[in-house]
Amino acid sequence: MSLSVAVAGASGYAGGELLRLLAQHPELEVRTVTAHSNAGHPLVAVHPHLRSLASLTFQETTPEVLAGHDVVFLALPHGHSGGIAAQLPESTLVVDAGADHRLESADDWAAFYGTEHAGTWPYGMPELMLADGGRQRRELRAARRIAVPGCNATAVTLAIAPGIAAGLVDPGGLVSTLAVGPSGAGRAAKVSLLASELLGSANAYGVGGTHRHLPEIAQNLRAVGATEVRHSFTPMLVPMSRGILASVTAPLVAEATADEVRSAWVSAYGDERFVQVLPQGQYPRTADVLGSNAIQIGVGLDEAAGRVIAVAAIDNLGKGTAGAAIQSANIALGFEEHTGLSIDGVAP
Ligand SMILES: NC(=O)C1=CN([C@@H]2O[C@H](COP(=O)(O)OP(=O)(O)OC[C@H]3O[C@@H](n4cnc5c(N)ncnc54)[C@H](OP(=O)(O)O)[C@@H]3O)[C@@H](O)[C@H]2O)C=CC1
Ligand SMILES: CC(=O)N[C@@H](CCC(=O)OP(=O)(O)O)C(=O)O
Repeated sequence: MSLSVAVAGASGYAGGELLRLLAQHPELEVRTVTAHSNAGHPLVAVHPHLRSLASLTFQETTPEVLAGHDVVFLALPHGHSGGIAAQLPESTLVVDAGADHRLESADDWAAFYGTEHAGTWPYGMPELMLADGGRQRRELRAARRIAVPGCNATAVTLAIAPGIAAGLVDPGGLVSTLAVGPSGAGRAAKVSLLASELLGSANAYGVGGTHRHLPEIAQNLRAVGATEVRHSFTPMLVPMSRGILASVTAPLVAEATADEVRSAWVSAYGDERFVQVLPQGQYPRTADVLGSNAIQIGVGLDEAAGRVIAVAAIDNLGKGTAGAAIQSANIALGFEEHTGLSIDGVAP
């Protein structure tokens, strides 16, 4: 028998992608969907692409509505998960796509989010290699609370972690530049996200150490073994609906050829189904990972600059949110980790 699932914030982009993936999951059945301004409306009024869930109507987002399910996915604006999660039974698996429970440091939370810290949950990045040789997935087995990583944080962390774990690059000299699609900013109307503003243009945002994924990435890289992380991080909004292309470069601090550098990434991710290290000289395209739970990584060496370059592509709504949420839930529930998830994209 399938486990019963509720999705809160189901009228948003992250919630919608969760629903699309859950509709195909053989062990999980969506019984309840909640929203805010869309409460009372039929699900297909907001998500006309999800006809298999046409019998559902958005309800109010309250602990009472969400209680009584085996699994609750939260896809709410930052700051809204903590209060609701605290009122759900400890036996319920709660998977939070928002940022509320990602950071270990309350000071970092205060500095970048400006509200009270809700606490820290096991971090849902199964493939992250830990400094003691383990993987982050061990923290997820039988967990009943999971914090899903930020999408930019996923792309940057998984792109450069193998080089740090292998001692090949200096995490004190990281430079990341990202091309990101506007769906990462959510569905709520904002002038800067109108098609008339976006099409034919690109702009940087969150520049100069201000982006809230910086402490999350630093926390991840310290878990991998970095002692000092200095990171210049610049995301750029580009006119593609979804997808993130992250270029992460760092100084090479060991004697290594391009082949040896790439070998470190291959051995770090050798058995990981959702992480694909591309052949030497190849770099990923966002189109090839859209709709999938894959991250593709191309690794190279800029000998003249003395820097390693890792370029990663993900679907921000796939491996960047909803796919990652389901992958971690599968681990916590004891299902095959890839249940209901694909590595195939939908290019072109
Ligand atoms: N989009 C992405 O790529 C990623 C998103 N996330 C995270 O997932 C979460 C959801 O993001 P996203 O789907 O993009 O956002 P959206 O703006 O698209 O959706 C937000 C959802 O929350 C509901 N909501 C809004 N205000 C309230 C409120 N006051 N109380 C309860 N519910 C409310 C909305 O309901 P209604 O529409 O009915 O008003 C909607 O269902 C965020 O925390 C985000 O950071 C994480 C990684 C990537
Ligand atoms: C285009 C755009 O604004 N993207 C968002 C992606 C954030 C995200 O998806 O992660 P969170 O869950 O941490 O919000 C950003 O860069 O802030």
